[in-house]
Amino acid sequence: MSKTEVVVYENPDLLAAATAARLVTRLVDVQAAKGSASVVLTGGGTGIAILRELRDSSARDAIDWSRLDVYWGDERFVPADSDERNEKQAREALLDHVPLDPKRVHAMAPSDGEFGEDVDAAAAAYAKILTPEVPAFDIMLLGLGGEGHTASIFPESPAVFEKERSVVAVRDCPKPPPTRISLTLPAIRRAQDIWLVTGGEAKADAVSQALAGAGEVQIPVAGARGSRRTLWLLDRGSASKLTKVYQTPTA
Ligand SMILES: O=C(O)[C@H](O)[C@@H](O)[C@H](O)[C@H](O)COP(=O)(O)O
Repeated sequence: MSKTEVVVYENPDLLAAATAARLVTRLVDVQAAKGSASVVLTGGGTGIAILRELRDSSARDAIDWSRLDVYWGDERFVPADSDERNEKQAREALLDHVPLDPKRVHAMAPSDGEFGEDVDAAAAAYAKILTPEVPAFDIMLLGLGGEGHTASIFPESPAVFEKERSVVAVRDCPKPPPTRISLTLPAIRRAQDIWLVTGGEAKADAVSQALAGAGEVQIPVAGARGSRRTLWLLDRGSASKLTKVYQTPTA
């Protein structure tokens, strides 16, 4: 059974900066151990703030960018140049500023790409990249919503009940834009280390319910458990309803 750990930072800025520092250390350690590494990115304000902090980190090039595989946990099914695209935001925040191997950046299709508006085909194509089996991703970053969604898996949605497929199309998503592509919980649980990164009081209920053992159908983020480690990286706001005292690093 993987370990679940919680670290609480003073504020959202420190959360993003400290998570970026953790990424450098962990990715360097993984690359030292096995020559390459894989990371799954998340959309959302916290996820992108982490990438910006990593771009500006003086230690960032300790990572061998040419031997890093980049995936996404979910994507908004919008045109490639839409500002709502997780990939576009990630490229502006970090990916276009470091020497990645373009063949190792695995983006989910946009709605004006080779599959056009066929989001099911786009989801199936991403699932095909994750074959013969979903990689045991080294690090998966995941944000979460106030009602407990993670990636684009929302409470009591068709996606949360998916047990077979690794990637699904999501329609009528409560968080705009409405059409998305998302890894499913079985695919998410293939990750070795899952880092749940979120700040702000609005997430406190979902965080406390997930850590108190809520079911994944009502609180999907509760089902995001890494095979080796599940690390909750919070700030005082998102941790404000936790009953157990967790270590708060000094600012
Ligand atoms: O594409 C997305 O919107 C994200 O993948 C989504 O799961 C996000 O991570 C959470 O909604 C948290 O977003 P915030 O960090 O902006 O609250």
